[in-house]
This record gives sequence, structure tokens and C-alpha cells, in this order.
Amino acid sequence: MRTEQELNVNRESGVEKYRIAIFASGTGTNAHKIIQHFKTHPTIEVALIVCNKPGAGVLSIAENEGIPTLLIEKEPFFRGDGYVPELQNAGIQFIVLAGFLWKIPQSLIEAYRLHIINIHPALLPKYGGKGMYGAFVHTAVLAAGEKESGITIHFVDEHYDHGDVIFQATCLVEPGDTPESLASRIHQLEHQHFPLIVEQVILAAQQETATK
Ligand SMILES: Nc1nc2c(c(=O)[nH]1)N[C@@H](CN(C=O)c1ccc(C(=O)N[C@@H](CCC(=O)O)C(=O)O)cc1)CN2
Ligand SMILES: NCC(=O)N[C@@H]1O[C@H](COP(=O)([O-])[O-])[C@@H](O)[C@H]1O
Repeated sequence: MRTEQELNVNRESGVEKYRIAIFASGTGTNAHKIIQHFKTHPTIEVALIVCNKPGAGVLSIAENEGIPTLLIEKEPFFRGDGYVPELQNAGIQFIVLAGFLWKIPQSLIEAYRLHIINIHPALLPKYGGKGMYGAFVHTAVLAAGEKESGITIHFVDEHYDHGDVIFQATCLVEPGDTPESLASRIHQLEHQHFPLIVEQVILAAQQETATK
């Protein structure tokens, strides 16, 4: 049984906070914005950072923010239980993918059905699927001569970038854009919207559970 400190029970209300795990593989700017957003939230907290890349920037962010981390490995993730026992023992109720570069396995999908969301740096269904991550996405958008790009936040299912879309926002592709300049514009959209959408989806999930 976790102690009150581990549960981080809200001092005023005594209510155990709703616990989010963020999965990330890289720099972690989106993870950081989400951590900051929920730092003073009365009922929701970021309780765990899950990462598959030793030395990733997101791990330093977690350390600086005092958030526990879980470094995962391929074999147990893909051929084992997807770390479901560890997540459930940590009391994790919702998973946010923020630049996580491995496919979520069936075991984890089933344990957290409709409780995993992802942000993709393009307007799905275009420019999604295997191989479509980071600069590869922006390079493909520019190569196709698109006049606009944007972000998609969606539920995660067994396939890459296939789950129901929750939110999209667009930005212009400017003349002379490079993958880096477009990525910067996309990142601004992500930082503006992702924390708020995460909160809205979680509050809706809590509301649905409460009315069942
Ligand atoms: N079951 C699901 N898992 C994941 C999803 C999803 O929608 N369903 N979204 C991805 C995030 N993502 C796009 O938003 C994405 C990330 C990575 C890849 C990809 O091709 N990865 C490479 C491996 C890269 C590496 O190991 O460095 C690969 O699979 O070969 C595609 C899309 C997160 N998981
Ligand atoms: N297809 C998945 C994908 O490309 N995800 C993208 O990785 C970046 C992570 O940045 P961050 O580590 O600074 O949050 C974000 O732009 C996110 O949309």
C-alpha cells in the first residue's frame, strides 16, 4: 500500500490525485509543458516519466522536476507484459505519449483502452504511420508542397496514428521553410494546445466514470 506521500494526496481535500504517466523518447519539451501545467492542479498529477532512451533530455527534466522515471527495454516491452504491472503498481490511470518512438503493444493498449493519447506533428491521416516521426514528418510535408501543416492529438490503438482524432490545429507552411523551421512552428502549436487537451480528455474520462 502506498503511503500518503507516495500517493501525493491533495492536502486540502485529502483526495488522491489522478495519476498520469508521460512516455517520451527525446528532448521532452512537450512533457515539460504538461508537467508545468499540472504542477498546481488540484486533482491531476504527472506521477511518472517512462523513457526508452538512456540519456534522453526528458530524463533530466524529470529529475529536475522531482518526478520518478521508468527506463524501459525492448524485450519486456514488446514480448512481455508491456510494463503493465509496473504502471499499475505506480497507480497510473492515464498515459500520454509525447514524442515516444516505439509502438505501444497490445498488452498495454488493452490495460489502458481509451486511456492513452498521442500527439503527432502533422494533420493525420496524412503523413502518419511507421517511419513518420520527428523531422521525417516535416520533410515529407515540405516535399509534398503542402501549404499548411499542423498537429493531431488522438487516442492510441494497436496501429500507428490510427486512433480516433481528438483535436487538430493548423499552421501555414511558409516559403523557404526547412524541416527545422516548420518543426519550430509545430512545436509552438503543440506547447499551446497539448496540456489543455490532456486535461480536457482526463476530466471527460473522470466524468464518464463518475456517471457509470
Ligand atoms: N500502438 C501505437 N503506438 C504508438 C502510436 C500509435 O498511434 N499507436 N503513436 C506513436 C507516435 N508516433 C507518431 O505519432 C510514431 C512514433 C514512431 C514511429 C516509428 O516509425 N518508430 C520506429 C522506431 C524509431 C526508434 O526506435 O527510434 C519504428 O517503429 O520502426 C511511428 C510513429 C507512439 N506509439
Ligand atoms: N510521430 C511521433 C512524433 O513525431 N512526435 C513528435 O516528437 C516531438 C517530440 O518533441 P519533444 O520531445 O520536444 O516533446 C513532437 O514534435 C511530437 O509531435
